[in-house]
Formats: sequence, structure tokens, C-alpha cells
Amino acid sequence: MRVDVVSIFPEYLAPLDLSLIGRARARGVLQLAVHDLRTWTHDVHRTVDDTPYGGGPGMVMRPEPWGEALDALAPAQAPPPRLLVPSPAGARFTQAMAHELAAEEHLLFACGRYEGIDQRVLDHAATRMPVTEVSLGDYVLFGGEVAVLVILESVTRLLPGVLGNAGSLDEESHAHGLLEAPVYTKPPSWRGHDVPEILRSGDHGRIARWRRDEALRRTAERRPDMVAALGDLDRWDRAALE
Ligand SMILES: N#Cc1ccccc1Cn1ccc2ccc(-c3cc(N)[nH]n3)cc21
Repeated sequence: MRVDVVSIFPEYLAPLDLSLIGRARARGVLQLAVHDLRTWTHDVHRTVDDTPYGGGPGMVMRPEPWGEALDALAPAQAPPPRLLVPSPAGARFTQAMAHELAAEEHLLFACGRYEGIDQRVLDHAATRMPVTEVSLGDYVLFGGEVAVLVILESVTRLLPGVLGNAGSLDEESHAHGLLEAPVYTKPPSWRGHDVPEILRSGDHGRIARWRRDEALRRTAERRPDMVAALGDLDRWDRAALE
């Protein structure tokens, strides 16, 4: 997968050189390039913002540098990337969207700042590539860079070969519509708290059932909306929720 990120703070994306994402890049699973939007400015001050039409607080990102950046990174003669624009007004980012994005060949992230990017940049881009505004949640950040770090981490985990034990993808939260069960490791007793006996029994059938029950119980307690979206439950699952 190829990923291009455009930002006026490219150093904000430095964490993408670390850990599993860094290893995915080293192994060629992920080709990632971060670009400074000011590359596509031509004035001495390298201006990327201006006052908003209609008045109001703050500044808006000018269309011209963005237009030239998207022209350079999504040239007409190549298959168009999917343009992702983090925004408080975007579609909520979910694990399902992470799976969708992990199947794309080329992602292009536009990191806005100030009060956002001139709308015409997105409108023009949409004439030649898919454009998705994406929100992390109902709170306001200073810009899109943090959202790109979150989105890229959740997408990269899903790429083939990135996670050593692919099985862990199946059991993790939101993979099967439930929050995951609690996890434990040694020692068996710690500050008066013991590991649930079942997990030390070696009975893998009962352990799997216990984990499913705990996942259902936790989800019903913390995210009843997710339980409602599960559809029909079998009698064992219903018993766990009683
Ligand atoms: N746009 C905008 C905007 C509008 C009002 C006030 C502040 C901003 C700042 N901002 C500029 C770029 C940008 C990108 C993404 C977010 C963002 C995403 C989530 N989920 N929260 N915030 C915010 C961003």
C-alpha cells in the first residue's frame, strides 16, 4: 500500500517511523511519504492561509497550494488515490472503515489546520478521485495530523504480515462486534488479585466460552449500542447477558 500525507507540520508524523509501522515500511508492506504543503507555495512567506470569506474567527487554508499538491501526488495519468481529509464534520472512523482502507492501493491524506481547508479543494478533487472526510469523534483537534496517526495505525495493523500472530486480529475488540475480554499474564496472584481459574485450566473449549461470555458482558455494560447491532444471539450468548 502506498500512502502520501500532506501537512504543514510534517514532523508531526515522525512517529510513523517507529515500531510496527516503521517495520512495515522497512519491509515494503507500506510505502509512506510525508510532504510539506509549503513545497507548493511560491511566495517569499510560503503562505498557506488567508482570512475567511464571510468573516469569522481564524484563517482558512488557501486552495492553490492544495490544488498543486494533489495534482503532483495524484497525477491524472495514474490510478486515482482515495483522498482522506480528517475533519470534525467527517464520517465517524470505525474498524469497518479501517478494513475498507486497508484494501486500497493508494491513500492520500490531506491534513488541514486553522479553521479547515477551502471547500473548493475537496469539491475539485472529487471530480477525479474518491474523497472521504473522516472524523475521530465528537471533539475538535487543532488539525488533521493526529487523526492520520490514528487512522494509519489501525489500517497498518490490518495489512498482511504486519501483526505477527494474525489470529489476534480475529479476537480483538470490534473484530467480531464485541469488546474484547480482559487479559491476564503471570504472576497467578498479584497484590491479592488472582487470575480467573478457568484461564489456567488448560480447557481451551471452556476458556473460549468464558472469553465470549466476558466479551458479551463487558459490551452490554459499556457499549449496549454494539450489542443491539449484533443481531440474533444463540442461547449461550443470551445466557451470558442474563
Ligand atoms: N477543520 C476544522 C476545524 C473546525 C473548527 C475548529 C477547528 C478546526 C481545526 N481543524 C483544522 C483541520 C482539522 C482536521 C481535523 C479536525 C478534527 C477531527 C476531529 N475528529 N476533531 N477535529 C480538526 C481540524
